[in-house]
Amino acid sequence: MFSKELLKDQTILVTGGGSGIGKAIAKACLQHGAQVIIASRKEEKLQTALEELQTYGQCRYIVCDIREPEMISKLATDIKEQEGKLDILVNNAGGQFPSRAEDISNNGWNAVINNNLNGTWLMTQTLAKTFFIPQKQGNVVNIIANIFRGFPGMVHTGAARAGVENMTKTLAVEWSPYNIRLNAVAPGIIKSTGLEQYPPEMLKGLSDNIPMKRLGTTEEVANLCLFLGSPLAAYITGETIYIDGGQRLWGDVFKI
Ligand SMILES: CCCCC/C=C/C(=O)SCCNC(=O)CCNC(=O)[C@H](O)C(C)(C)COP(=O)(O)OP(=O)(O)OC[C@H]1O[C@@H](n2cnc3c(N)ncnc32)[C@H](O)[C@@H]1OP(=O)(O)O
Ligand SMILES: NC(=O)C1=CN([C@@H]2O[C@H](COP(=O)(O)OP(=O)(O)OC[C@H]3O[C@@H](n4cnc5c(N)ncnc54)[C@H](OP(=O)(O)O)[C@@H]3O)[C@@H](O)[C@H]2O)C=CC1
Repeated sequence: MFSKELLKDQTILVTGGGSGIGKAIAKACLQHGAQVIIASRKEEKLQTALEELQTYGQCRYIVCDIREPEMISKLATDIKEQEGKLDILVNNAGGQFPSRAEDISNNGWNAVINNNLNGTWLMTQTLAKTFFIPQKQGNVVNIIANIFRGFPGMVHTGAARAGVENMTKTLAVEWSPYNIRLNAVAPGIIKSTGLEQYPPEMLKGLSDNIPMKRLGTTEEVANLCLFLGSPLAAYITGETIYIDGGQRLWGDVFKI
């Protein structure tokens, strides 16, 4: 539906690009002319994804844990040496576990904050300093979650994602002189590998509580990211776009 050249000559890094939503984003970017780097912790997952993704265009992977500053530094150097530039960063890597708030251990809280807030911050700051600020051009898309009415059943990720949303707004202002745009995408419940982490009883009947009566698809999230990363969204920054079939507005989704 978009021009096949929408992202021609763009270099894009997608964290968590080896599975689910991230893989769909990587595929959509490749199909629209970009060269793509996917990054995450597990090499086997990245290798399997690469075999599929490279049939759509120029793609490679880098093993990187977004919680580890040294690995992020190495990733930035690697991209500088290989691609020489970075145009778009998609901070998609993340995750959490469902738990009643009173049962979350200190380690559990820190693990989720580290993964979703600190990891996203470290990636954004390092890649902006290495590429976007000196280039005076850059684009960041942060995948968060549907936190519109809080995030009952997963308070740790609700807090982390709210932090990322605020960071998105703040940096959109601070870095506007460098021509860097940042936006957030807030998916509702998306039919994706990520849902395998949740017990079946939690997933039962979810669609009934979504106004559009279905889950979203990874391709639908990818299309939104494609739009935000492209010149079609040239005047959009500091925004959060929900893609949730209306779930933020109505219905009890989380059974706690
Ligand atoms: C109704 C459906 C709504 C869907 C909406 C959202 C969907 C999605 O986001 S889908 C994406 C899902 N994908 C993932 O979540 C994958 C990534 N997730 C993770 O990697 C983990 O969740 C993680 C961030 C917590 C992993 O961190 P890590 O540092 O590797 O964790 P550790 O194993 O070292 O554990 C640290 C700490 O956390 C406690 N913990 C981990 N998992 C659970 C769990 N399932 N339940 C309870 N507690 C958990 C763990 O026990 C440790 O704490 P201590 O035991 O106190 O040391
Ligand atoms: N599916 C859904 O309904 C929703 C998903 N989201 C969010 O969208 C994003 C993608 O989710 P989805 O595709 O469904 O789930 P997946 O579990 O398939 O994707 C998560 C990805 O993040 C990577 N990852 C996790 N932690 C790290 C880390 N510390 N460093 C580097 N990579 C990491 C994983 O790869 P590896 O294991 O190799 O590190 C994996 O590829 C996540 O942030 C998720 O929380 C938000 C709302 C709803």
